[in-house]
Amino acid sequence: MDKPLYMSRTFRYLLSSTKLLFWALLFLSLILFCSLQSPPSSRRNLGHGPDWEDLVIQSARPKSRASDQPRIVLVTGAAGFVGTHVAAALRRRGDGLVGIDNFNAYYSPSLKRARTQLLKQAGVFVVEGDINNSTLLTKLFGLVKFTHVMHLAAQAGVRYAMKNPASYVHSNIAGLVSVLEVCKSADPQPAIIWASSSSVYGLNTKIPFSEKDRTDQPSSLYAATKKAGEEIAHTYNHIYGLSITGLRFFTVYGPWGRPDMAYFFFTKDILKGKPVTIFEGSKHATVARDFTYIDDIVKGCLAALDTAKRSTGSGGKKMGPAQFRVFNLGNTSPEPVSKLVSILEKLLKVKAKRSVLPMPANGDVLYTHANISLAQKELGYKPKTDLQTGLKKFVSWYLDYYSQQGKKSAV
Ligand SMILES: O=C(O)[C@H]1O[C@H](OP(=O)(O)OP(=O)(O)OC[C@H]2O[C@@H](n3ccc(=O)[nH]c3=O)[C@H](O)[C@@H]2O)[C@H](O)[C@@H](O)[C@@H]1O
Repeated sequence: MDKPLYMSRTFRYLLSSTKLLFWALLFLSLILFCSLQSPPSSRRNLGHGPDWEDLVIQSARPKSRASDQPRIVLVTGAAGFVGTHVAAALRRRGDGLVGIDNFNAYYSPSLKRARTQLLKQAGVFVVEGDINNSTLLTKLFGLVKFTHVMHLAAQAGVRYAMKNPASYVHSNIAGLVSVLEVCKSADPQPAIIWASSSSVYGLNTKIPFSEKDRTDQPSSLYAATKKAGEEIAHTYNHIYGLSITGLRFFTVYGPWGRPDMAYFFFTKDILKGKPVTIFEGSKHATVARDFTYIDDIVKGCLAALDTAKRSTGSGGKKMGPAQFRVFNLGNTSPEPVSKLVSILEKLLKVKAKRSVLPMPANGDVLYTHANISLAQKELGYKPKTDLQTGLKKFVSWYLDYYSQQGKKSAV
């Protein structure tokens, strides 16, 4: 009787150690799995060493500004289209700045890397990380006393919101709150300038769109998240004394632009001989946009930054009322999408294969047109570039950029 008892003890012992080993392995593989699932950017950005800190501090150092109040700006979405242009312009005039971008794959990350390369050459460091990573943001604010935040990181695009609604909530709502939370607690608090959108005017038919018009009829989730952002910004201004300026951009285009936008992929498709779809409204109504050239937008962004008053709070406490502004940054000259295609045909010297279709229920609106008198008055904003001139610059950049890419991939 002893033997079986002995055997069963050994067996139980073996069983329990096997179980232990099994659970330990399971636990370890879970840890490994979780760490592989977290985005590479946040992994790399935890535990930044002294070299990384030096790069941040160096980039934040103002260069040549003859001012006793130098501007030190955190630019979110710095590898994005507007972000890169704004960051480059800030650096050109000598401001100190640090960029942050998560390099997500909404569109070609290699285009984002190429933009960042330009910034690197200009001495701007772009941190790879997500604005939702509050540890990283707190670390940056610990290293640098930012006077301003130019918050341009966002999930853009109207139609993609039907495919990936969560990404809009993640970037445009949670991400915005994450940025505002860090700003509110910073001491001193920076002034914030951020990208809203013309899409907040939604289904309005009164044109041109004025900042005083209603913005409670968004036609896409994208627009709804931007509108929510405006309300969230108001709360942080009201409770914490953050100085906040929202800029409603109107269909921004130009060199280094976004491949998800119509002018960009129309160019690609025309060159490839593929058909382009031009939407029209009911009863053949023309679809038009107040296309705004990137250089004009950059001037508007810098003017908004230069006229921003200081936040009034300190370390999370409001000391008095703070500035709260919203401006339209458009071109005030809407053009039909069909005209956009005609201009591209001439510039590319290729006839487009047009297919005109009723606009699907995809969140797009029929028409946008900015009233810019407020921005004109308060920011001195004066757009100068018409669609023909702006597209010419875009096409020249496009042909150059993709011929270089072609040469590289042929090597
Ligand atoms: O101004 C804005 O608020 C918005 O401008 C653009 O949105 P959108 O004006 O829709 O720009 P595109 O996606 O480039 O579309 C331009 C026009 O082309 C039309 N379109 C688009 C795609 C297509 O296949 N055919 C077509 O006719 C659209 O309906 C729209 O009228 C940006 O993508 C948004 O991120 C931005 O916030």
